[in-house]
Amino acid sequence: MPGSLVGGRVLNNLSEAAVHPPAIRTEHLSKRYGSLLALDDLDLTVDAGEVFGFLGPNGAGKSTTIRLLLGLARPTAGQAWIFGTAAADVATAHQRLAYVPADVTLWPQLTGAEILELLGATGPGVDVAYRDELVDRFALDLSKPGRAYSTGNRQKVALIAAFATRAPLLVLDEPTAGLDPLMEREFRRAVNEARDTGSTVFLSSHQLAEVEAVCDRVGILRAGRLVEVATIPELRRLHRTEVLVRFAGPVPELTGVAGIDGVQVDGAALRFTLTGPPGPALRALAGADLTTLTMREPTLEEIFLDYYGEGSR
Ligand SMILES: Nc1ncnc2c1ncn2[C@@H]1O[C@H](COP(=O)(O)OP(=O)(O)OP(=O)(O)O)[C@@H](O)[C@H]1O
Repeated sequence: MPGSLVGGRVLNNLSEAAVHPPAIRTEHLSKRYGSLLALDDLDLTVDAGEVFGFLGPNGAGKSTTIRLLLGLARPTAGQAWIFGTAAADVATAHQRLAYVPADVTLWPQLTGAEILELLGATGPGVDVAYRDELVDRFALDLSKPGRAYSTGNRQKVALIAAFATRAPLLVLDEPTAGLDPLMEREFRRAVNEARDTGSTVFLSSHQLAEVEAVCDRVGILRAGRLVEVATIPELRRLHRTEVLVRFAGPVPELTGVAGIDGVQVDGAALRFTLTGPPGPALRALAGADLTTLTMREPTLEEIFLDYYGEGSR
C-alpha cells in the first residue's frame, strides 16, 4: 500500500480516503429557489456499501438533494461528491451511478425490451443475465410499448434497468411508490443483492416499513435541514418507550421520577413514557408488588411523527 510505504497513520488514512472515497459526500450543500431555502447546509457522508434511507415529509427537500447529487441542479452554496468526483463533473460521476426518478417517463413508442436495451447501452454497463432474472422476478411484460405501461410498470422498467447496471451507486427517488406488496418484496431482495455485491444504495422514501427493512442508516430531512442521521436501533433508543405496569398491591407514586413522562394511573395499572435511561423508573418500581411489566418501543411512524410534528415542511 502506498500509504504504508511512507508510514504514518494519518497518511494511511488520507490515502485510504483517496483510494476508497465515500459514495456520497456533501459539504454545506444548499439550494435556494427565490425566497425558499429548499436545502439548507447539508453535510452528509454515505460510505461505500451502505444502504441509506433519506426520509422527510412532502417538500422537505429530498428530490432537491438528489437533483444536486446528480448534477441536475446547481447548488446555491456548498458542494457534493460522488466517489470523490465533484457531482458537477457529470460525465465522470455518472459512470459509477444509476438513477431512478420519482416519476419515471419512458419513450412511448419503444417496447419494454427496447427501452431496457437502450438504457443498458447508454448507462454504466449491464449484467444481462441479472437483468433477465429481474424481468422474471418483477413479472414484467417486455412486449408492450412504453406508453401502455402503468405507473408501477414504468417504475419496474426503470428499477430493473438500474439494478442490472450493477453500478457502484444506485440513487432511487421514491422507488416503491407505485409497486404492489409483492413487487415491494422483490425490490427489497434486489436492494439486498446490491448491498451483497458491494453497491451503495441511496433511496428517498415515505414508506417507513421499506426503510426499516432495507436501510442500514437513515437521514431525516425537515424543511430543508438534516435533523438526524442514525441507524434504526439508534433512532429507537433516542425516542420514548411506552411502559405499562400492573400491580397486585398499591400503585407507587412516579410523578417527578427522572426520565419519565405522561404518568397515568388507571386502577391497578400505571402507564408512562420513558424518555431517558430506565434506571430511575426501575428503582422507583422495585419496592412495589408488580404483576406485569410491558415495554413497547416506538414504531418508526411514531419516531417520524416526533420529528415532523408542528411546522414541518
Ligand atoms: N424548480 C423549483 N422551483 C421552485 N421551487 C422548487 C423547485 N423544486 C423544488 N422546489 C421547492 O423546494 C422544496 C423542496 O422540494 P423537493 O421536491 O425537494 O421535496 P421532497 O422532499 O422531494 O418532497 P416529496 O416528498 O413531495 O417528493 C418544496 O417546497 C418545493 O416546492
